[in-house]
Amino acid sequence: MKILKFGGKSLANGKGIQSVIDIIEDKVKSGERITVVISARGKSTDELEQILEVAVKNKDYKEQLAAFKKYQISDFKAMDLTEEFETLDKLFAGVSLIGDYSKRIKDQVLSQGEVIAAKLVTQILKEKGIDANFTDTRELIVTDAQFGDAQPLDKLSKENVVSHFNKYNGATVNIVTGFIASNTKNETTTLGRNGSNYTASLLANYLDADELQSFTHVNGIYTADPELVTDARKIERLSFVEANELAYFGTNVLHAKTIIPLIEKNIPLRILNTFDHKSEGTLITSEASEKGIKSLSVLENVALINLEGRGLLGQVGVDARIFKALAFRGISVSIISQGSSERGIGFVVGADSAKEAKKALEEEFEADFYKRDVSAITIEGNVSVISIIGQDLSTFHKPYNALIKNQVIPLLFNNTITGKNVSLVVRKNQLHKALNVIHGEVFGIAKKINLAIFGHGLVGGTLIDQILKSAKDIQKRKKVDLNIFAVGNSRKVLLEKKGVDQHWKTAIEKQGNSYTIKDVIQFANENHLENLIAIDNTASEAFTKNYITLAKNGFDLVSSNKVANTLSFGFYKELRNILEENQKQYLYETNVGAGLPLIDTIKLLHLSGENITRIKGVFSGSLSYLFNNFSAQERLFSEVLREAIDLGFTEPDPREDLCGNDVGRKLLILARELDLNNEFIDVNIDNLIPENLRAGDAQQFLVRLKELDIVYEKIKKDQKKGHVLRYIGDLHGDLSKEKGILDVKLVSVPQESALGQVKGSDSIFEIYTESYGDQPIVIQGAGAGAAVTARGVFGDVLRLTEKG
Ligand SMILES: NC(=O)C1=CN([C@@H]2O[C@H](COP(=O)(O)OP(=O)(O)OC[C@H]3O[C@@H](n4cnc5c(N)ncnc54)[C@H](OP(=O)(O)O)[C@@H]3O)[C@@H](O)[C@H]2O)C=CC1
Ligand SMILES: N[C@@H](CC=O)C(=O)O
Repeated sequence: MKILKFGGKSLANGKGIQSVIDIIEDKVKSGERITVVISARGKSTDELEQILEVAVKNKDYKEQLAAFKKYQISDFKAMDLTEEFETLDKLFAGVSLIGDYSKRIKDQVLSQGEVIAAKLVTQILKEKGIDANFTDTRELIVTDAQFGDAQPLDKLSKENVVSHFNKYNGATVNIVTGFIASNTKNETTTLGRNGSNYTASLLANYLDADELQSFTHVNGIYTADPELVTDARKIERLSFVEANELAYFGTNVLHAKTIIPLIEKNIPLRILNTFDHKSEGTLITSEASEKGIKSLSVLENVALINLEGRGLLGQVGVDARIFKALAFRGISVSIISQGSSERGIGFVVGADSAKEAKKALEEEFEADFYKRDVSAITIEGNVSVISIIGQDLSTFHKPYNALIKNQVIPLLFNNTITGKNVSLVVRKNQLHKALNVIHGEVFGIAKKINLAIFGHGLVGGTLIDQILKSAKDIQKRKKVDLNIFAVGNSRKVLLEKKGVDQHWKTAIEKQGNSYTIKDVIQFANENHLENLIAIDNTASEAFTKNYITLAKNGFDLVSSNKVANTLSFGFYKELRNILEENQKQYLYETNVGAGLPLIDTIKLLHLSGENITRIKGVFSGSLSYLFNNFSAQERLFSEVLREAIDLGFTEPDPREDLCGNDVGRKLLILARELDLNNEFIDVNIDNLIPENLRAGDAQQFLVRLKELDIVYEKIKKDQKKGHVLRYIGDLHGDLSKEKGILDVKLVSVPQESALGQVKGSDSIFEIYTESYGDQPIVIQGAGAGAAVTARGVFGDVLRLTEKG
């Protein structure tokens, strides 16, 4: 025999009831022996409770009661529920008249929900020719007289159940009311919330069932609530011990007491989905399953009470007084944390008991208040508890660090010593984000990284395409899920919680909205997005003003834009302080040498104490391309320059390259990496744009490119034989001082020299250090181009995902 139990959500509407009937019909046709336990439909129990509350205040409850009746009958007009409706009419009329009701009356009212549902299912099955038998558990399960949370008297109940099932056996399908019972005086009692599961497990126990199948609206037990964590996955098998932990910590598909009658008889419990009943669900047996973290549970509707008392240090019996005072008022405490200094204690109680708990402690510690031994008793109401079931402290640093990185600071945490559970109290408005962060860390399915990309021109656009193309592979190899939730330009932003797809360009045009950075931050907060990275692929100074706000709001930063690192030294330092305060990172490897690993190398050398004495080379990819080709070929300067622009080597405004600012910036960025305090104004720049072409905007300049030809043809000709032109940066001087010497200039070098040998758009950096002497470390390679730069930015993003 199998016991099937259907929850309220399964029975909420006609579609649900039809699924329930289909499941029962299938089982009967396949010859399975089954018993069916039924909950009240949908939110019927809550509704009956609400009507009671209205009636007891002598307010008009009739409209609500009529709606309740209409809901019960609406899909099943032929059903006769006169008896149940009349019972409710009488009970509510009485409560309204007296202005009071007892728990006994309440149980009578609530029991009608299960009676109605079970009668309904019985009737429909009968109409289908199935031998269904309405079974009222008030005639079978006998309890004590604790109305609202009655305890079954096992011996009597078992006798009744066994005798009933002996009478109605074989092909008869007993349709049993869950939740309700009666005491020894035949008065209706209820088994407490989730009581229908309890009824089902009691029947399974009494009847030695082969399995209890609990049908819900989900496919089983998940690693976390799928409504809160989209990556949550189903757990195939659990042991009763693990299931008990889950139940205790609030996983609401189970109730702790349900499990005990099953453990006693070693009866497996399967959690199934009414609406997808072919799925295997989660099987819970006494066998231990694979080790590891099983699930994240959440307790909501809780409050954190904090008692602070410096004067309590070393006093004996303080905790005993606290818990005695609470126990006296029947207040249960779930999570407790007390530092060794005994200066205070924090603990979690049900939200509805918080005020009473505070009052109880204020009374208990009244004298201590006067003596100033106790300074404050406070309630933190908007909190939730997350329990990581199966987590021990050996790896707890991973989810914990991830929370901190995401600006979720738990208010309190504790662990069980024997079991493997860690519970954290977090603010309610951070619950969603915290769950996703922890889930990504501990289950290792894929840590979600949410990217906001600003600037989608040559570099930004290429980056988006590179990410979209590699995302699946990265998810598989690195367990990192890269989600581009924002793409912005100077006018519009496209915000997409689940990430943009390959049609992002059209989407931003059609669905993008004008924005400020606050809108992007707000969107990330409202959607509880974790592991945030903002990527700046603009060349805009205005955009760099957002860096501090972004860092303060939990974003790490990645930038191909060089501007932020070359603004005033004050800003440079301030940004780094803010990043440190907020534990945020800022990576900008592409600022110098595009995709070449230059900044990292210099950082490491400097950090390791290696004295860098000079950095010299061709810093600009576009100007490298320009002078390499112009020097080697008989072509017009303007023609090669146009080519460099078209190949995407230059800055958005190519004058930034030609005027030397771009190389100047790169030089300054390297100088600052060496802790030099130089400002941009300190860079001595040889401007390549003749004075008469400097006024006006980029467009005006581009139409006059030909005017450069005569100037550069002369410079080329005036060189010594066998020499070529190179535009170089040179950081030198005494680099142990506060400032270095930064020169950006056009030089003529022998063709066979290292600089003279540079080809294409290559950059070359010669790094001179004390240990390496005259032989510099040389880094050479493509110094510009959208693809290599985007790849470099991508590399920074991946580096950040590892740092987390
Ligand atoms: N090309 C290369 O080889 C290398 C480039 N870099 C750097 O990469 C960055 C991007 O260069 P590139 O892709 O060529 O430039 P593009 O001109 O192609 O693209 C710039 C993008 O930035 C957007 N933008 C401009 N101002 C803002 C703003 N205030 N807020 C948001 N978005 C803005 C633009 O939008 P809109 O269209 O609305 O103006 C555009 O989408 C530059 O900083 C450059 O120095 C670094 C290393 C190498
Ligand atoms: N315009 C720059 C691009 C890389 O920073 C260059 O040419 O090097």
